[in-house]
Amino acid sequence: MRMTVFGTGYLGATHAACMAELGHEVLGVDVDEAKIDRLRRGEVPFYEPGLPEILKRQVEAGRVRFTTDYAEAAEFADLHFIGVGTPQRKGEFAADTSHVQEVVARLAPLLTADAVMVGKSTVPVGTAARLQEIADERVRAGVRAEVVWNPEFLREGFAVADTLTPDRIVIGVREPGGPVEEVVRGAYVPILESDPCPVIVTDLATAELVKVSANAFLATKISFINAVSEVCEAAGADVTVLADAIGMDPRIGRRFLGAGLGFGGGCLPKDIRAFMARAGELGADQAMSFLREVDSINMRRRERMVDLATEACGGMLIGKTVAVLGAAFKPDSDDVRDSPALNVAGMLSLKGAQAVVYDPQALDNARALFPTLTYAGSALEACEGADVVLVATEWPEFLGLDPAAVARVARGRIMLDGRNCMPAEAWRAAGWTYRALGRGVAVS
Ligand SMILES: NC(=O)C1=CN([C@@H]2O[C@H](COP(=O)(O)OP(=O)(O)OC[C@H]3O[C@@H](n4cnc5c(N)ncnc54)[C@H](O)[C@@H]3O)[C@@H](O)[C@H]2O)C=CC1
Ligand SMILES: O=C(O)[C@H]1O[C@H](OP(=O)(O)OP(=O)(O)OC[C@H]2O[C@@H](n3ccc(=O)[nH]c3=O)[C@H](O)[C@@H]2O)[C@H](O)[C@@H](O)[C@@H]1O
Repeated sequence: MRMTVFGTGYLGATHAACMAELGHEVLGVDVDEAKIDRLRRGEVPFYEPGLPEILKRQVEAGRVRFTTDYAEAAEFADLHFIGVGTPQRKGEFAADTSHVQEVVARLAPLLTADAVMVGKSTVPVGTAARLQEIADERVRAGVRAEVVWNPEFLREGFAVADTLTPDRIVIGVREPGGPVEEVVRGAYVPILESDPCPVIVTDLATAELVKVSANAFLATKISFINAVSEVCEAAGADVTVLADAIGMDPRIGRRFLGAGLGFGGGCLPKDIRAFMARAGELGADQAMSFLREVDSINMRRRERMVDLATEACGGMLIGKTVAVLGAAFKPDSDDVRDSPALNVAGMLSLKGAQAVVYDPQALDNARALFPTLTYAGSALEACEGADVVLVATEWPEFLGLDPAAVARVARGRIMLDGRNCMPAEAWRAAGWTYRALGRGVAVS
């Protein structure tokens, strides 16, 4: 099949390359010339394991191409995926849907034949219906453009596998069982034939809500364990053992009970805020008000980490050096949007510490966002002269750090584990004081 993908960021570039890998002919479209130039050369403009190989192969095979030209896109295909950004509006909780609106408003009048526009971006419920109105207003006489919602559930770091072998495919469509649904299913036929997964066909509003509900649930699960973590600290208990124990109940499950610095990134934080805002607009503000607490628990963990670092420095950060290991919001990503690691580094720096940050993949993005922090070229370099070593992102290379080697370069012997990921016993055995969020008993 021929298809376009509007937006070539984390979601769109992955979708475009993977659709080509499945055998489709794909045209990726973006307004960012520099990004399109890199993609044309077969370069992924961000870090995503496994994606560079697929992109290069498909660009060379000519199955995926890139453009900034909407007219070319309108002519290329009758199936158009939309994966542009829906960031949080400045100074508000609500999502900014102007980019998805712009895609539909610009594309619709260029269509010369009936087409299907498939939204993949995460949007407030009701957006698809509004986009349908925009499409109806803008198409030429005799042309029909049908808006469908097909939310995306991929995780950064696992984007390729999540796209090629999804848990489920959700299709929100005005007329289930009709020809439009068939067109969208067509894109996924190679997946459904090789490694079938459930396909849930529903209305537009339900499809939009499935996505934000999934992210809200994941955020709630993380904040639940982080709230318990606060009690563990006060009671001298160990949240990691507790999470193992409650996670053995299959109704609860251990995944997403990782206590620590909490969730960040370009999605969970903005999605729970947008969900609250939209519920409020619909008159159901009480229903989602608990998400405000989910958000506050999450932000409190970052402040608690700064308090722990301050305590570790004897109550005063001025003149102290803290090595912050990690800048990405999670490992296997270079994404620093709302990164807990950088937020903590920023707060430490504001309180007078020198925060020296190292990350295996996210340094360029971190520098662009927080130019005034100090950056190091390796974990050991970041630890040189550090009074405290703080692990903020659980990159595998940090887990394997040799405590004796770090001790040779650091000034202090305090390890603060913001992700409950470090081998505590090995660090203690090497003479370090090890402290972690939610592990009162682990304080030595
Ligand atoms: N990053 C992720 O892992 C996932 C993201 N999502 C959702 O997907 C959407 C996109 O997210 P990301 O890819 O992370 O964002 P991103 O910021 O990496 O990419 C968005 C892209 O859209 C482009 N764009 C903006 N306006 C445009 C227009 N009018 N025409 C063409 N391109 C335009 C931007 O230049 C940018 O390259 C968001 O709604 C997000 O919530 C959903 C699931 C996973
Ligand atoms: O809508 C999206 O963009 C995506 O958001 C998340 O994916 P992602 O943001 O890539 O990363 P996650 O693995 O969900 O982690 C999110 C944050 O939660 C934190 N986290 C995760 C798990 C955990 O147990 N504890 C915890 O603090 C991570 O460190 C990270 O900061 C969802 O998992 C995806 O299904 C969804 O498609």
